[in-house]
Amino acid sequence: MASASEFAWSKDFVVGLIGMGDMGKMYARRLSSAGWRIMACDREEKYDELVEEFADHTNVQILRNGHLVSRASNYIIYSVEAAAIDRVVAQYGPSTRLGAIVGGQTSCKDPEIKAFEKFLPSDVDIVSCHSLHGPNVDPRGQPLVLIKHRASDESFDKVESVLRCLNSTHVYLSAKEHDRITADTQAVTHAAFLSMGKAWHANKQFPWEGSRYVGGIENVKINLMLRIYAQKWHVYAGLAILNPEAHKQIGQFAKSTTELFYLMLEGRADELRERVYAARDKVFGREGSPKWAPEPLLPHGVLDRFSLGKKPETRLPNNHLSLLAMVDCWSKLGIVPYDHMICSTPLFRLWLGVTEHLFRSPGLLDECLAVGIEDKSFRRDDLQFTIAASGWAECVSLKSFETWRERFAVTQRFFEPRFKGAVEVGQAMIKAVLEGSKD
Ligand SMILES: NC(=O)C1=CN([C@@H]2O[C@H](COP(=O)(O)OP(=O)(O)OC[C@H]3O[C@@H](n4cnc5c(N)ncnc54)[C@H](OP(=O)(O)O)[C@@H]3O)[C@@H](O)[C@H]2O)C=CC1
Ligand SMILES: O=C(O)C(=O)Cc1ccc(O)cc1
Repeated sequence: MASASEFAWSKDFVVGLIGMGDMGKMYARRLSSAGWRIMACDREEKYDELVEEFADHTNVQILRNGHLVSRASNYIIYSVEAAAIDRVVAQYGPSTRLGAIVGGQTSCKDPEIKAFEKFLPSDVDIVSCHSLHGPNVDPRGQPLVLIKHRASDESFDKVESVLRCLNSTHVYLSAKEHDRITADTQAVTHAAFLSMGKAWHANKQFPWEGSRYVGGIENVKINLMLRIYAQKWHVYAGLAILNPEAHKQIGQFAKSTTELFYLMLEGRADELRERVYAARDKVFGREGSPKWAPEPLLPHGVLDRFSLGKKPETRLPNNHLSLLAMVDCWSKLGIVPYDHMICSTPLFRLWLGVTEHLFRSPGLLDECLAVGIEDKSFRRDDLQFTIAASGWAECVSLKSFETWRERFAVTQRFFEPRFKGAVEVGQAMIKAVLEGSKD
C-alpha cells in the first residue's frame, strides 16, 4: 500500500477534510492509516462527538470549523452535500492557506468548480476528485476520478500521491467529461431504480413477497432499489439536479419509458419490436459484431443467488419495461454504455450487467416483447413506473430539491421496515459481482 513516508515532502504535509459525513470519515480513516496527517471538521455542533469518535486515530486532529482546517492544510478536500458546496466554499475558501491545493469530493463537478473559481484566492491550485463508490465499498480497484482543473504538475502529483493509498483506479477527466459520463452511470441509473421503488410503493407491494418478482433480473432490481432508498436523499438529488447533463438523460429515459409503454398498451407489436431491435443494434452492436465482451458482465449464477423471497416453481415472465427503456434511451442519445465503464459504480455495472443479460440471452428479449403486448400481469406496475419516471424527470428539470426530498422520503418510509437484512443481501450481491469481475 502507498504510504506517506515514501515522500520527503510528506513530513509536514497536512490533508484537510471539510465535511466529516460518511465519505469524509472514510477518507480520514484510510488516509490517516496510510500515514497522512489529517485535520478535519464538520459543523461546529459536531466537534465534541467527532473528537471522541477519532480519539484513537493519532493522525487525525479534529478542528472546530473550516477556517481552521483551511488555514492549516496543504491540500483541502471539501466533502459536503453537493447543494451546499457554493455556500461552504464561500464561507471557508478565503481562509485557504497560501499556495495550498483545494479539491472536492462531491458527485457533480459543475457547481463545485464554479464555487472554487468564484471564492478561492488565485494562488490556490484546484485538483478535484470523485470516488465512484459508496463509503462502505472497498475502494481497491474502483474508479477514482481526478480532475486537474487549475494546478501545476507538482500539485497534481502530490494529490495523486496522497490518494494512491486508496488503491483505486485513477481516471483522468475534465469536470465536463466527468459530469457527462456520470449523468449516465449515476443519475439516469438511479432514476430507473427510484422509479421502480415508487411504482411498487404506489401499488403497496413489497415486490419480493409475491411470486411475480423473485429470482433472476428481479433480484437485482429489488436489491438495488432498496439500497438506494436506504441512503441519504441528498446524494441522489444533488447528482441529478445539479448536473446539467443529467437533465437530458433523465428526460429521455422518461420519454423512452412512456413511448414503449404506449406501444405495449396499444398492442403495436411490430413497432415495438422494430424500435427495441434498432436500439439493440445501436447500443450492443449487430449480430456477428457485438460490442459486449465474449464473457457476460455478470458472473454466472449471480442473478439467482441473492434473493429476498422464495423462488417460485415457475418463473413468471416480465416485459422488463425499465430495461427496454434504458436501452432505448442510450440509443436515442447515442450512448455506448461500455464507453462509460471508466466511471462505473458497482450499481451501474450491475444495471448494465442485467440489461446486457436480457439482450444477449437467446429468446429472453423476444419473450419480453411478447409479454409486453399480450400479458396484462404487469400493466399496473408499468403504469406506475411510467408515471414515476416522468415525475422524477419533471422534478429534476424544475431543480426542485424540496419536492425531490419529499418524493424520496415518503417511499423511503414505506420500505424502511425492510432495510435491515435487505441492505446486507444487496451488499453481498455487489461483493459477489465485484469479486467475479476481478477474476
Ligand atoms: N455517499 C456516497 O455514496 C458518496 C457521496 N459522494 C459525495 O460526497 C459528498 C459527501 O457525501 P456524504 O459523506 O455521503 O454525505 P454526508 O451528509 O454524510 O456528509 C456531508 C457532511 O458535510 C457536513 N457539512 C455541511 N456543511 C458544512 C460546513 N459548513 N462545515 C463542515 N461540514 C459541513 C454535513 O453536515 P450536515 O449533515 O449537518 O449538513 C455532513 O456531515 C457529497 O457531495 C456526495 O455527493 C461521493 C461519492 C459517494
Ligand atoms: O453506486 C452508486 O451509484 C451509489 O449509489 C453510490 C454512490 C453515490 C454517489 C456517488 O457520487 C458515488 C457512488
